[in-house]
Amino acid sequence: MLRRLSSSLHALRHQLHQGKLGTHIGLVKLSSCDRPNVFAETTFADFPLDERLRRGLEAALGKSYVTPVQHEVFSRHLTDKEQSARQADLLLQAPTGTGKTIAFLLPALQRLLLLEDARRAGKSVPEGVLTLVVAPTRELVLQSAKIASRLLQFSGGQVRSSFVAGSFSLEEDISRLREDMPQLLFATPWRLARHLQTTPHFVNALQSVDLLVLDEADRLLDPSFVYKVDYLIRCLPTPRPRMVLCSATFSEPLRKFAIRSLRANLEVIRLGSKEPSPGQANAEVAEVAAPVQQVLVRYKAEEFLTTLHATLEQEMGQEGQMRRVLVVFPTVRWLQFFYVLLKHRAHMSGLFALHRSLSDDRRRARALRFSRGAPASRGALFATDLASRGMDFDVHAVIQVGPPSDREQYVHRAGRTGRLASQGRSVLLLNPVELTVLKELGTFEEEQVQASASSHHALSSMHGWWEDASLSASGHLFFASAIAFYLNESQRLRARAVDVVQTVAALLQSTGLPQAMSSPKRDVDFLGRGRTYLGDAIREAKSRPELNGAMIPVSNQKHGGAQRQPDQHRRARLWSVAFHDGLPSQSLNCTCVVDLW
Ligand SMILES: Nc1ncnc2c1ncn2[C@@H]1O[C@H](COP(=O)(O)OP(=O)(O)OP(=O)(O)O)[C@@H](O)[C@H]1O
Repeated sequence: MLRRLSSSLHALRHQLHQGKLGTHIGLVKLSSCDRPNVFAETTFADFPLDERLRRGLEAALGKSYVTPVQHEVFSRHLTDKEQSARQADLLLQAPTGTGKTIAFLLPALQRLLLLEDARRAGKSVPEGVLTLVVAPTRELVLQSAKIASRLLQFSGGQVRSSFVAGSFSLEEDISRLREDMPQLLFATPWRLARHLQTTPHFVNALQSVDLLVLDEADRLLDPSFVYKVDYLIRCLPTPRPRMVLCSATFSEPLRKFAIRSLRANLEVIRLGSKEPSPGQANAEVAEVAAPVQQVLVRYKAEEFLTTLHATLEQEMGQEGQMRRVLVVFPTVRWLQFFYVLLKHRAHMSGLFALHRSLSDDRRRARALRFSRGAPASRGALFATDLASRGMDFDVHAVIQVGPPSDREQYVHRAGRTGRLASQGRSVLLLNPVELTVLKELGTFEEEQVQASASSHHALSSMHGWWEDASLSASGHLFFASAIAFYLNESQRLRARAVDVVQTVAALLQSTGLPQAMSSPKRDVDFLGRGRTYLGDAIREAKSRPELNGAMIPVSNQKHGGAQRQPDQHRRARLWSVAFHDGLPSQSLNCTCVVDLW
């Protein structure tokens, strides 16, 4: 099955430029990652692994075969066969849940152990952090750091790893680093950049880094992160360290970064991605991992809540069944509103929420509860995209509410289930306004979800939520954030503003809110788009007395200009939506200003 092609720099660069990387020179490609082939034919024992690491692996995974991506990496980087490959940058792509973390970690750990042995034998070895692993979220940083600690548990403390991530204060980071004195550091780009900018001498601790791993590289290199990554690279020693870029999907920004920044002798290992068809020069088709069954459920917006309730019941199974489900929402406000309704009004058991507005302790505890190795339980984690990349959840199904922003996002979300040796279901819920995205996402098995008696009962238990002040406020925020979400996507969805507003009003009606309270009865007036500052939108709204003047600023506290990065300013877009009549309370019977960024 394996097809190895000889590497040639010139041809490879050409392929990178053509966007055809993955089909030609210098890569390893597996034609299939079906269930029977989930492991390669080799075991960890077939590679010259350090005994201390072998024991760590056995304690963590038992005696196991390696996965195909691990086989490819280990046969080049755990043996002495290809010395030159050890110096080359590496681009590593394989489907979600196929063991990429151990694939990039193990050779790095083995090298650190050998270096430490050399130091103990009196040889001169650089001090400080030697390997730096950067990942986009604090959850992922903690997860990878934990795996490294488990693999290193028999190393007698010779190789030490540590982390810096947003969950902790800068002072806590520093005292942890002082205590750990790590050779291996895991970090988010934001926290690392903050230390580099504010912690005296922090940059010195990174002057021995000779391996930089970008985990979830295509996320780290997308426009919202790439300037941080560029800054980090500028703070590392020159010539810059060897780089390993790891991801399940291969995006356009990643391809551009590879062309501009990776070294000439770039090595590429790609498994299980679909070859572009002729005429699709730049098409890199991200593939959902084979064990994931992809299901589409179409629903009417005014039946959203019963559809969600019934889908949850279906995927979580009966009370005694220990099934866990991840539900990904487009916005925090959307998540919060339906989470509270289902948990506190419909008394659905086992629901948890995970999003950026929670305290760090809660974020950690909730991610852990749904992770592999956690005690069996039945429940659902309502999360934003915070949870959609890299997290090694042990969930039976992923329910995606609303359209993913692109195929890559869909693939990563779906990939939280069906990991390695387990089957999983990805259920995409789309209402009519969202259906245009289907052509970008591929083919699905269609299923219909029938609202059960208990879903109707749940709905009736919600009656009157709008009279509860905090739920009413949460409903307003959901409303504003859903409008913002759809308007941001309106070109892609080919949706008119009036369709957007009607859809969101219908989503609200799905909770039992009377139509008279939730539909704008007259025209919806858009004050305009593309404004850079909230102030501009507010000024314009105030200058139009016919709009009654009241507003809902969403995420208002974020608009402290001084705290924002220049590119965030550029990306910030504000829309003002005015309703002349009809929404549930005084404050919505007015103008709502929403932040689209
Ligand atoms: N050789 C192996 N034998 C048994 N289990 C393994 C092996 N390699 C990895 N695993 C387990 O498989 C799961 C998925 O691995 P991992 O999280 O590294 O996937 P990934 O490819 O990085 O996925 P993603 O793209 O979603 O980040 C983990 O629970 C990991 O411990």
